[in-house]
Amino acid sequence: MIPVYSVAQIRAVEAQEISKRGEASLMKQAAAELASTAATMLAEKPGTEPAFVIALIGPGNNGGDGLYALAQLQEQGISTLALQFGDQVHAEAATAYQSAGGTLTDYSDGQSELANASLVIDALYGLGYRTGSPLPTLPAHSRVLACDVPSGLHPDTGVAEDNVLRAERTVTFGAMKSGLLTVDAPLVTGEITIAGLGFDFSAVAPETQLVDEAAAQELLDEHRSWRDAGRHKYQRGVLGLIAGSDLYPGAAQLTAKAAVNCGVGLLRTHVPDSVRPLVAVSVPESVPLDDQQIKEALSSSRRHLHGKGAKISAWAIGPGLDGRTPPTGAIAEVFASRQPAVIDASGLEVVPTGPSEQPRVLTPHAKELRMLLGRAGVKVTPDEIAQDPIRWTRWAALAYNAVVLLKGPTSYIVAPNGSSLVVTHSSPQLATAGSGDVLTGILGYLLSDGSLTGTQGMRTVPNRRIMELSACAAIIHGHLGRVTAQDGTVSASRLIDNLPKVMKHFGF
Ligand SMILES: NC(=O)C1=CN([C@@H]2O[C@H](COP(=O)(O)OP(=O)(O)OC[C@H]3O[C@@H](n4cnc5c(N)ncnc54)[C@H](O)[C@@H]3O)[C@@H](O)[C@H]2O)[C@@H](O)CC1
Ligand SMILES: Nc1ncnc2c1ncn2[C@@H]1O[C@H](COP(=O)(O)OP(=O)(O)O)[C@@H](O)[C@H]1O
Repeated sequence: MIPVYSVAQIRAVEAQEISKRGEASLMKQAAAELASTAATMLAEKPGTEPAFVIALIGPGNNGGDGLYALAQLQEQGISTLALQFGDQVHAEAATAYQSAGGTLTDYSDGQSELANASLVIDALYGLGYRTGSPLPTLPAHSRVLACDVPSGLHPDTGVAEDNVLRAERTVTFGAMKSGLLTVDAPLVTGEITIAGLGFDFSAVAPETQLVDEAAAQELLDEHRSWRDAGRHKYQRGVLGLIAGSDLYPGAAQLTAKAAVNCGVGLLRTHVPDSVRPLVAVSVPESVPLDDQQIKEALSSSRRHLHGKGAKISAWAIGPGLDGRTPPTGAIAEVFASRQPAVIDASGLEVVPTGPSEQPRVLTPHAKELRMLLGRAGVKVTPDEIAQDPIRWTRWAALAYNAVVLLKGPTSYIVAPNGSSLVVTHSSPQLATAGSGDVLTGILGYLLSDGSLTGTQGMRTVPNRRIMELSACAAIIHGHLGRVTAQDGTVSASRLIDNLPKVMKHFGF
């Protein structure tokens, strides 16, 4: 996992490092990382013309980094140009660049050269960016490498100006900043490289943690054992799916198919009579589950609290339910149980607020989060959620005593105690109807498999593990979106078809 810090935290550590090592030495180190990424980008797409790198130079240290980086590229024999944007420039860095043979000119004089650049380094504004800074417009198709933070993106909030300089890559210094992950950031940073510069964050608690693909793999492997190969289907895990209605018969089938394609030990489906024949045909692997059987399964799990006798190991509740119908007695009992559950879609309209013993994760998108908060008496506007998603997700986590995964281009996973995880490994093509139902199937499966939850029998799954598995589900889902988008447009059905090979990629 990658720790994420606020600008203030990074500034404080930076001040200590400057007092130890001096500002010039830090800037040159940062610049070396920037120059090396620039060289990599040039090598990735060599043009027919010799490489020509232009840096846009702002008034502060961000501009200084850009000038030192250009100096290093110039010394490597790459042709460069520095365009000064504004009336100030970092004096020492400018001298170093000019001594290396580089030309520093005013933006308005050299602007026309931008059309010839093989790469543009955006060293206008970094941590010191204030909303409303003037920003240049680059020629379409410019390849942009951002120094520390794309200019026009607020490094703390992740809110971007309309004319933000969208980057293909960002090299960020010291540590990952919260503003590089939230709100608009994932749409404008491109691939992020962290140049740690040896900063010591050991005494600083991160604001949140970014879960990347490698971290997800480690989390998935945490409790796996060679003994897993000897399990039968019930030991592997049984997922109970409560879903579907006359109104939405498709969603239940999508979630059921997704869970089956993940490789669930056994899927039991509780759907209305009208949906049952559809599920029987489209998901023949699933076994129906009626109200009486739910009660028996819950009673069996209560009796075998620390044993292996439970018939259902986790629940997925909500896809395609008719939210106008209050939950039946059996479903209310599931909510009151201690069995892990993922609750999505219309399940969010009926999940009770207040204290709960159930280890559960709610998976709203922003509109559903607003509805959840409204049910708990908290009024919030869509804008307020967009500006501070972790804060409002935490309110819901507290109100429902649950882990909450807020879906969107970035997924925020927050526990009632305020700890949070962030996932940005995703794909814009996931914004298609039914893709959330697929996520519910994936997460339901992860919660049902004892070798992933790390529980023996039906011992309660701690919130931390629920959070980690939720992050893993978001990563698997995001990866699935990327893989599926590689060879065509994305639909929920196509996501499901690709699930077996993506699960294999994650060691299943
Ligand atoms: N934090 C770190 O770990 C390190 C930071 N370094 C660099 O230092 C940068 C921060 O440097 P600075 O603090 O000088 O800040 P910046 O260089 O990001 O920008 C601040 C400058 O832009 C001007 N500015 C900002 N908003 C404006 C507006 N709305 N209108 C007009 N002018 C505006 C400010 O007046 C100031 O002169 C980082 O982003 C990074 O590139 C590196 O040199 C070394 C390591
Ligand atoms: N622009 C986007 N970029 C990346 N992922 C997205 C984007 N929009 C939505 N998603 C993801 O797609 C899924 C959509 O879920 P949801 O809104 O519940 O869809 P549905 O209800 O139609 O199944 C979520 O996992 C969400 O994180």
